[in-house]
Amino acid sequence: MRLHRNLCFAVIDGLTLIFNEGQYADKVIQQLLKRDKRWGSRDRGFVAETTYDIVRWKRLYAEIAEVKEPFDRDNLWRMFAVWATLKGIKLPDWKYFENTPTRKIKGRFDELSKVRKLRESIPDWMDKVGLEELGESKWSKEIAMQNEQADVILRVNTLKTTKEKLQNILSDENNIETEFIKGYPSALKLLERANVFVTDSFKNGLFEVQDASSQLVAEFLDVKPSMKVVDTCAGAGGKTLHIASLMKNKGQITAMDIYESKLKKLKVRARRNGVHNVDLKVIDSTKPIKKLYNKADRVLIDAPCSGLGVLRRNPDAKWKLEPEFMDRIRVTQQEVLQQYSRMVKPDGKLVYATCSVLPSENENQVKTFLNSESGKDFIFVKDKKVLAHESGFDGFYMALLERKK
Ligand SMILES: C[S@@+](CC[C@H](N)C(=O)[O-])C[C@H]1O[C@@H](n2cnc3c(N)ncnc32)[C@H](O)[C@@H]1O
Repeated sequence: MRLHRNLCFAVIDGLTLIFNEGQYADKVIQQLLKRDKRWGSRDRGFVAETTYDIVRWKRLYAEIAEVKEPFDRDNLWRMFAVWATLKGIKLPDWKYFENTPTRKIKGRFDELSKVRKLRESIPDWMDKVGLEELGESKWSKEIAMQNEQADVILRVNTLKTTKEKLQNILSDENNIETEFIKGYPSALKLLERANVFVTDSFKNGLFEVQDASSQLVAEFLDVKPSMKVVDTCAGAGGKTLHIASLMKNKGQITAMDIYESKLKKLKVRARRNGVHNVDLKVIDSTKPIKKLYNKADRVLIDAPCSGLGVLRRNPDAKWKLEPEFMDRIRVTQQEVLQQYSRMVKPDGKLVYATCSVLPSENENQVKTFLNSESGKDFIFVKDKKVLAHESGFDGFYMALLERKK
């Protein structure tokens, strides 16, 4: 691979914004990719993947390069040189790479890789929490997998097409080849990365991009077309849209969130997907919740969480997450379980889900709930713990509870 100066500059600019100004990596990369209209898909891929890689490996690369935060541009070029050297890419004779100690970089990599928190490039506290909660063997494998690049998975919108038809359309119109995934009825996996958002199929709402594990959640809720369903933490609606397609656009879904901006995105996506059985409700007081007490056949609580199951997609979360946030989010998780479970009607069902792999956010929350006053009306039906290193997809948790008659 040959390094191109303007692409490398874009990466360094992006890293400055992410590391020094605390901006979100996905937003920064979106902006970077708009910089030069002449960039082809390989150029864009280089900018996005290299930026994500250096974000992912920040701690390890900074240790190898012997630089400390806040990073100046020279520091970032040194980290870039570490990335290139470890990838076996020949460094051009630009001034930024003068005197790069190639052999020393490889030696330090071997040495530092003996320590998990350096090898996997994570903060000390995260390594401690993962070890305490999952144990040595599972945590080591899980965090290693969380550092791999995730596959691109589509969820077919069965309101508009079938998996077979979409597979053919993507292949014929866009040269995008996909395969089915056993056990995931609506999923198509891309054989090679591609920008699927520019296809007509996406613009016409034939699919959404959604990880395979995330696709299990709506299925777990066991919805039927005539039901009244409340999606309490709907965000931009990844799971709401899936629920709507499983309900064949019938019945009624109330999608709620504390952020109106997220529900606005859901509105746009629902229109594209041809979904018209969803009402949007901002949670700006306890009123909209209380109004729905004992009304819903199904309630989904896709709770806010650490996101420790989806680090492959959000590597900068490693550096943004803090132990204090973890403590706060566990409190919120129990609160939403206590409050939102009251919307389930007798005989109705509740799914509590997170994209975390930590028992303290998952099964322990469910146990605490079931042992509490509000939980005594519910029985535990089943749960599913999805680890990325076992499934090959995102880490997720989902529990199905049923309210007694
Ligand atoms: C895991 S995300 C939801 C993802 C979404 N369900 C999807 O499938 O795309 C959690 C959501 O909970 C929302 N949230 C945070 N605190 C909340 C609360 N107290 N009540 C309701 N929603 C909340 C966040 O704004 C966020 O959108």
